[in-house]
Amino acid sequence: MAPILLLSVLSVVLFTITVLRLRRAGARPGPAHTSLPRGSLGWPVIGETLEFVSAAYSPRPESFMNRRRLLYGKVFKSHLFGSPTIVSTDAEVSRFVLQSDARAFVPSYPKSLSELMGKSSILLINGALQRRVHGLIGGFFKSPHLKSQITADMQSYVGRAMDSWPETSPILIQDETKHIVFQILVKGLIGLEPGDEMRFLKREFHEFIAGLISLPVNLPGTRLYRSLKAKKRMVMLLKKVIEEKRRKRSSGLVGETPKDVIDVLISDTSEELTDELISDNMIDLMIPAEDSVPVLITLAVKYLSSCPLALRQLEEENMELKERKCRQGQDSLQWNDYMSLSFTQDVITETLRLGNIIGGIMRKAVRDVEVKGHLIPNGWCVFTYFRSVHLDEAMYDEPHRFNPWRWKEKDMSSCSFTPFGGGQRLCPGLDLARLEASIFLHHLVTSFTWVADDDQVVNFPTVRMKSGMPVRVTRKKRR
Ligand code: HEM
Repeated sequence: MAPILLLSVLSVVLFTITVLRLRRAGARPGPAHTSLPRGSLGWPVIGETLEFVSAAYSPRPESFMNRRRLLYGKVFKSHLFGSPTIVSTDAEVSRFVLQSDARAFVPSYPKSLSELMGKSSILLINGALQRRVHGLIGGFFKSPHLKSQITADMQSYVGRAMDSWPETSPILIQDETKHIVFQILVKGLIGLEPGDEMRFLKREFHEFIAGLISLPVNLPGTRLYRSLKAKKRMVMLLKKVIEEKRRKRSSGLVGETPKDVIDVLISDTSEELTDELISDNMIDLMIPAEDSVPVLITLAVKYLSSCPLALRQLEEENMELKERKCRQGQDSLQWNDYMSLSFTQDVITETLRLGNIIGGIMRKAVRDVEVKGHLIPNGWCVFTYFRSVHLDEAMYDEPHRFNPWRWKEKDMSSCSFTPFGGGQRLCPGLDLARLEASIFLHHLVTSFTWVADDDQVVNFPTVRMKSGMPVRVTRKKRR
């Protein structure tokens, strides 16, 4: 009886708080000529979360947005995941939000995710420190030195993996790419080679990310608790690596050129980047990178498998490069060889558009903000939903068709194409993602033909292939 009574009281309190918060926000007068966008806040407390999630699990997650776009326009209000939210499916409004700094919007993540990342995570910090860390990491990821290292490593890991592929049973592209990309990532961030420590990190990282979307309850035995423990074990290893690197630096045993992100961060002369902050961030940096690149490659293989014309053109372009390099007596390719393959880049661009690996980004307003006549009230979330823009037929002809040729004419830098976000937090790993995908596709199409088994894209909570994208490969005869 007592628990039921307690639950009823709790529901009434929650209901009252929500109604009061919404009334307050809805009634607040905005700057002149602006008003709260139209839309519905749905049910008390849960708002429209259930409708959103049920659409997100379907093959057309954007149907939730499309229905509301027809009723209210491209920007509308809703109530999602416990917060009143302005949803933007308008490319210009989304660009404005992403380009605003922390005086207007700050990142907003589910509570479990914020707890796991910690206060000093690059994904959560704001202002000068975020710009500093972002600049250091972004600069390093763009450096020709790192791109050469990644190209050499990726060629060697891809070659080794592909050499062991059997022709008699299916290969799961999603698993294969996850394994390869994790090794590249850990080497680029921390400088570790495959071995015991890499295996340890892989195991612990999987334990860690299992709690990213979980109940925000940190008690012994809960999912969040186990994930935080895994993070602690990883931090211990990372601190050891950092100490060792600092020791080598102070005794002059290493050169000036940074080999990994830890090298870059420990050579920063400000006092702000403590060992604690660096080790925490190494793990947090893996979150946006670990899954997204394998999914990008896997989706490209899926789309190519059902578009023979695109596959043939990709194959011709890559074979031509391979043979040209061979004639010049160069066995291995350089990073700029891969990036110069224009059709291959168009295939990757089109995969990013159609696949929507990151469908949208949440921010929270820290003051009333006015944009294009809409008011985003202080304390509300704003969800910039890229997927609706990427699949908008006003922007892209036949938006659900995989058509890499559309990028011959189209401008990729417009605000209607934002797979890597934009503004202050534009993904610093975007070149690396493209480079890794290009290398994998090059080796796949020049070494194999394949037949894909049936599989389905799952869009929620993250984009992936239901069965891991099984393909049956046949080795090409050397010409
Ligand atoms: C297909 C692959 C990828 C996609 C689609 C992707 C997408 C994104 C997006 C949309 C954001 C913006 C988040 C926001 O504004 O809050 C972002 C941020 C970020 N990405 Fe990526 N990413 C990819 C690969 C990578 C890789 C390979 C790395 C690193 C090696 C990386 C590291 C980061 C980091 C550190 C941030 C946060 C930047 C900040 O908040 O200052 N990403 N990514």
